[in-house]
Amino acid sequence: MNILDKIVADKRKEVDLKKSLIPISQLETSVLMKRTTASLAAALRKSNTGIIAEHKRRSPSKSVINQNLNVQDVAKGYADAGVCGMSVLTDGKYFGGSLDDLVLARASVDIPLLRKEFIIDEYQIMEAKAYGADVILLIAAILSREEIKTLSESAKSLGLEVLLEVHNEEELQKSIMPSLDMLGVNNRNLKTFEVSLDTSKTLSEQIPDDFVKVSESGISTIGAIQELKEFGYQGFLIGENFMKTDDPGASAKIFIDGLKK
Ligand SMILES: O=C(O)c1ccccc1NCC(=O)[C@H](O)[C@H](O)COP(=O)(O)O
Repeated sequence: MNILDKIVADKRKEVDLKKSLIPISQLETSVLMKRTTASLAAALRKSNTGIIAEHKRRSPSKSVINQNLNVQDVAKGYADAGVCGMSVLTDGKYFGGSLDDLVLARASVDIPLLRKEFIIDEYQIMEAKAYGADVILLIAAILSREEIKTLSESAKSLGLEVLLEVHNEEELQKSIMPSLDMLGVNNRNLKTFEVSLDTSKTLSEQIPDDFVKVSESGISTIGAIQELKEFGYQGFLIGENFMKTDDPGASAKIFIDGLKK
């Protein structure tokens, strides 16, 4: 079984357990359910830099990245640096994240927050809203077209935006539909962990202009962003490059200032 299949198998068990412990009716009572969400797509469209900075303690490909930071400090640092949005990994077993991280980030900043999760069930979308997200991620590699439609429409009905992630042409072709806001190309093959920015470059022209294009993973230089912009990308999801430092917010600021020059 590859790592993605393992993550999804574990996620199914986790979601079933959570549903039995915290019913949807309880999630609906969260004060955060009533709030107006912020638009990441709009922030990316009007930005010249387009950085979405991620909170990522560890990962299957890199093991430990940084376990010593306070998520609230990281969120404030990213917001002060001028990022367009923050991605918060909420998977515990493989990434060391949690829904508490999302709530704490929400309490600290007003910038758009992406719940970075392996979403397979509408319950997780309700959780995303109840714990403070503005955007959810859907991964085409683990969902059928029908599931993408149901989950994205459910997110939209709650006022959440949808970032749909693909890694190849087949995933892209099966996924395109009006209930998506942003199309992300993951430069990391989630089955082999190989990273190549060529994935974003190759798929770019097949992404319809109605969607904001986001390039994800393996981005660590200003040069890479300048190149990806030429292929029409307006969003750039960066995790490890910031999180491996002692002060991710300061690293993001130096990076963004460099992009403005
Ligand atoms: O990062 C991993 O090892 C990974 C493994 C399996 C599934 C997903 C994985 N990462 C999620 C992401 O997409 C990245 O955290 C995100 O794009 C940032 O990537 P990076 O800048 O390379 O940290």
